[in-house]
Amino acid sequence: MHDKTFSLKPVVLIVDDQVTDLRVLSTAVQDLAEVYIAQNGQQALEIARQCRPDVVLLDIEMPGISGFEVCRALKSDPELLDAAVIFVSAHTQTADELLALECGGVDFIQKPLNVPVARARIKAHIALRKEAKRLANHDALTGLPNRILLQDRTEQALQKARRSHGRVAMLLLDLDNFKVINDSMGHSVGDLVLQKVAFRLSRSLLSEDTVSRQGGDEFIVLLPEVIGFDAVGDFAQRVLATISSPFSIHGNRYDLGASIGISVFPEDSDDMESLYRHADAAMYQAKLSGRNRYCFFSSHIESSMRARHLLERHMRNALEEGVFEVFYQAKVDARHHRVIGMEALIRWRNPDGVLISPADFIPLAEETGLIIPIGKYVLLQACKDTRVLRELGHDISISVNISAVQFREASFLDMVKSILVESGLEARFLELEITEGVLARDIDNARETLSLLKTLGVRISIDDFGTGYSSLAYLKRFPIDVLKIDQSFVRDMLTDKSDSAIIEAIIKLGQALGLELVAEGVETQEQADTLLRQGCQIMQGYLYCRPIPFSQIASFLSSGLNVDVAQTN
Ligand SMILES: Nc1nc2c(ncn2[C@@H]2O[C@@H]3COP(=O)(O)O[C@H]4[C@@H](O)[C@H](n5cnc6c(=O)[nH]c(N)nc65)O[C@@H]4COP(=O)(O)O[C@H]3[C@H]2O)c(=O)[nH]1
Repeated sequence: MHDKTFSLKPVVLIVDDQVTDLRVLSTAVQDLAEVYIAQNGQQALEIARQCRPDVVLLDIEMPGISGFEVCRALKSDPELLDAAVIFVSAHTQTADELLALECGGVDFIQKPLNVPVARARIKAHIALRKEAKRLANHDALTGLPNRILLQDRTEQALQKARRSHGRVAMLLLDLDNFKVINDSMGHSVGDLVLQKVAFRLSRSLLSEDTVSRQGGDEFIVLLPEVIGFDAVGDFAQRVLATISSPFSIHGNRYDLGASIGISVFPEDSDDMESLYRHADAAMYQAKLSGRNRYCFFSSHIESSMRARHLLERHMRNALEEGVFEVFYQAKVDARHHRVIGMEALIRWRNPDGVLISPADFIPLAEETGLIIPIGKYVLLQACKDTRVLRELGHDISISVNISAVQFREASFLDMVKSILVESGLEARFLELEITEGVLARDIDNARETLSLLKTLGVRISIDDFGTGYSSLAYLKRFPIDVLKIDQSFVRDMLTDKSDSAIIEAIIKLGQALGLELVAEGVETQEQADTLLRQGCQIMQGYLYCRPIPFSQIASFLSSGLNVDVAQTN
């Protein structure tokens, strides 16, 4: 097929049965466009389907089909309707001009022609059409080709490769930590990041390659003339290096990574749709394998996708069958060697009795929305269990993880209220753990929800503090009670100077703002002693207690901190 959709030079089709008129018009526009000629309506429609004109100069009176009918036929063809039709006629009646406009014409030029004026008007229409095409085929934010243009180029590349037994590669690139920047620094910074990424990607390409933005932080690179897989791999590696060198925006440094999935025609895909689908599957595999890497599509990826779907189905069944469990990990006041609360941690026991870690299913639960019913189940169970323990005389509170997806749900607040009523737990004994990302996104709504929770009496803690793009302003602007120092800092605090410095800074910040501090992942007495010396008194970690089921927590609480639960989980 002769496809002119995205040819660089504009295309003008001149339709006239008078040879002299054809000659005058084509001389007038020959330097502005690629010119095609038809001498009657039937011929005009045939040529238009071939050359896909940007502008049609159309006579009205012709043998056979009239110019008006040609115009209507053009406007009813989805491939041709965008062409700007300019009637060129000796007709002088207003009715003719009106009819020309009614059937889709954009202008009316009188014969005999005033050549300079006609040329200027045609030129203006060519420019308008060019701009309309640019807008329709490019992403407004980055100026890169969009999905429509990429699709066209991919189809052309595949046709060429089929003819020449060549190869085409599609690389789907997804930025690894863009969401965190966008959420925490705002969309204007996010937009600048995307523009800079687009610029760097464009710079890495050869002239025949295309990079396109699909929306969000997803880009696609099309390599239409691939020699070998190695070359594609090298290219992907170069792209990763380009993206991972730091970005500077308004004087701040941002570090990004990317995950790239690669599919290749004809080895693993035979059309545009499967190229995209397989590149997407490979990209997902790259994310799972640790991010900031590339992966080729393979049957292994397909099977792991199937496993994902299976996991989702099992998760739904688990929810229906009530096989999720809530475990509890003690929060300890290390100075007084006393348990002051617990964190609820979900557990999923598979039919063989093996516990599946939340890290393996919570992300998928968030993606699929299953986190809403799962989160509700955990909150209700945790509140009920805590009430029972309090009635047994244990003066403890409960912390429950709240996913960003749950927090944003319109019914979240009502859900918390009704669970407090149903469980009979006083609100002041409930603490909700949210991550920094929750606060960064949709600040006004987040602040309102948190304020309403505070009015209820519920406490708010920031989980994994220091691991996101923390804006310290949040701490002042949101009604927060607790900062949880992430376990990644605690793990190496005794050997890694920067981890130790970060902990010190978080503790000072928390103290200055009057926030309670909790250190997570405390595994050794030395870590506990150091944290205590630095000013953090409340701790959670294997040193004191592993997460344990409700059936064990009461005896654990009764016996102080002397029960050995190290083997439980
Ligand atoms: N290495 C080490 N690890 C320790 C130590 N002390 C506690 N941990 C583990 O650290 C995790 C702390 O929870 P998190 O940061 O909120 O991280 C949680 C939380 O983000 C999420 N999660 C767990 N339960 C829920 C839930 O009910 N709802 C939601 N939305 N997320 C949950 O899954 C994550 C992982 O949970 P778990 O596998 O239970 O892992 C828990 C806990 O078992 C220690 O001394 N050393």
